[in-house]
Amino acid sequence: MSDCDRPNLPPCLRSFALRQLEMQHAHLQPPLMERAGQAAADWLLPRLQAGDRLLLLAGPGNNGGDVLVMARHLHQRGVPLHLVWLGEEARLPGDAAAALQQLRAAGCPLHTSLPPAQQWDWAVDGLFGIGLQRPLQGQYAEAVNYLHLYARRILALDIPSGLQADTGYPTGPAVRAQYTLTFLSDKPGLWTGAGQDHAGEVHIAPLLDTLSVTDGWRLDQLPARLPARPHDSHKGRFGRVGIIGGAAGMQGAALLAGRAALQLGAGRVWLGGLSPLPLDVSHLQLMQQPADTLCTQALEALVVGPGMGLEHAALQLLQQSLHSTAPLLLDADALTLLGAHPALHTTVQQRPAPTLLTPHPLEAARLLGCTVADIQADRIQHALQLAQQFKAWVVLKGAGSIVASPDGQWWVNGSGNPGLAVAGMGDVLAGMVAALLAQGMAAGDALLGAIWLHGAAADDAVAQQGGPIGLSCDEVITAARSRLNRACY
Ligand SMILES: NC(=O)C1=CN([C@@H]2O[C@H](COP(=O)(O)OP(=O)(O)OC[C@H]3O[C@@H](n4cnc5c(N)ncnc54)[C@H](OP(=O)(O)O)[C@@H]3O)[C@@H](O)[C@H]2O)[C@@H](O)CC1
Ligand SMILES: [K+]
Repeated sequence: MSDCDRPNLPPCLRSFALRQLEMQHAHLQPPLMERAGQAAADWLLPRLQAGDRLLLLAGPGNNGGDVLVMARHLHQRGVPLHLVWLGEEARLPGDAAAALQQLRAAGCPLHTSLPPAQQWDWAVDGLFGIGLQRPLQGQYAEAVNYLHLYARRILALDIPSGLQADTGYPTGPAVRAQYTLTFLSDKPGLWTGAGQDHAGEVHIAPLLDTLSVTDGWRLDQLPARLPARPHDSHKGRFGRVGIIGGAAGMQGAALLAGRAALQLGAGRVWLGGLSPLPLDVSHLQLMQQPADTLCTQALEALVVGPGMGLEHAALQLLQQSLHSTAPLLLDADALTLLGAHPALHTTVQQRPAPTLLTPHPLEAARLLGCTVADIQADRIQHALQLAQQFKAWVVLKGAGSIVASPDGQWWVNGSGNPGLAVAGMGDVLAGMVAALLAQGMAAGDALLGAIWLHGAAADDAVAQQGGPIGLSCDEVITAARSRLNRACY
């Protein structure tokens, strides 16, 4: 499979692309809003139990229109419900105005203020969707608060109200739903940043048979498989990995990257320490070389950065590594050094072999000369900017990691959990990418594959332990090995 051709991943569209779709299908019959409202009613009906108390909240725009359609369908099927519409008739967009008329014609009761305090088994949040322009205030902020206080389960339509569909960050008060039913396609804001904390379990109602617009994808599986290993194999077939890092006090970072590379299948792994590295007695097959020789040695993957420190020797090694003919992954301190030495940027851009950058938001901010808040305010845009600027494959780490390719494509990762937010997990990821490169995957496939595996492995380990507290690097490595084998065999 080429780096550009990933038909099996769910498409993920930002608002501009959704608006294009909306325009292309403006005259569709039945209209998109009718399909959305019907899909929402179809989703909820089988989940309702006799006697459940159901509240529906509709906002002033088309997200509210979806709820009006949903309410009509539920009412026509005899479901008791309490519908609140917080809009102005004179300002309703066309489709939502039609939905209001049809609702009235169907005789479904409509309220225009929140009910007194009482418990609801289900509440549907249709206040705002992708048309959110500013922080929720007044009656809309009160409605969000009401939902959190009185609804046992919240179903958000399209996107939890108050959350930005493109960035995954709230503009102000924002719904925290248990479920989100999103229309037409997946949306990055449901996965990246704070998105998963607001969206809950995401379900997609495609509404159309095919999507005529593309933007990005959600990573929900390994995008490429490794070929089955022939019986007649030897270690030379599975690649050579070099790892430069491990300055005094941070030797563990290099060792963790090395362990991950070995256990994910690399044939041979050499560590090049900036300080003397201890023997890893549980992984005696980890070899060592002087760090500078790894820069000129023939390798299938060279990782530079884990625990490397910021001393002059580290900078010198970074400079040498940029001339390596191997695919080069720059992580951690190598990224901080790169951010501090713009003179090196051109050398990175001009590398003939692939370069992969794995910054967390602070490292990304250093590379781009901006703040973490700037990066987080638009993670996709900044990942794309880094990829273009350095002509590199980039993963911007953090909840819902964003992968960007040098030719302007992006993916949001759907796997992973807060257990990964501990020291050492980045080193493990770097080693995993190197292992997939060493076994012959193209740069993009190796990066996407490792990002997904790393998260999926953490999800497996957390499911086994019952929660994310104290997740260890070795657990993630072992679970990732198991996932990789199961995906390929
Ligand atoms: N795309 C598609 O193809 C399909 C889209 N569909 C649905 O439509 C949704 C998008 O609809 P939408 O564009 O009408 O936006 P929506 O989110 O309802 O809100 C806009 C309204 O809110 C207002 N407003 C904004 N922020 C505000 C605030 N903080 N506080 C107060 N007011 C605020 C804004 O008014 P204004 O800014 O002009 O004051 C405007 O009146 C989409 O998410 C999906 O559910 C489906 O039917 C299927 C197909
Ligand atoms: K909503």
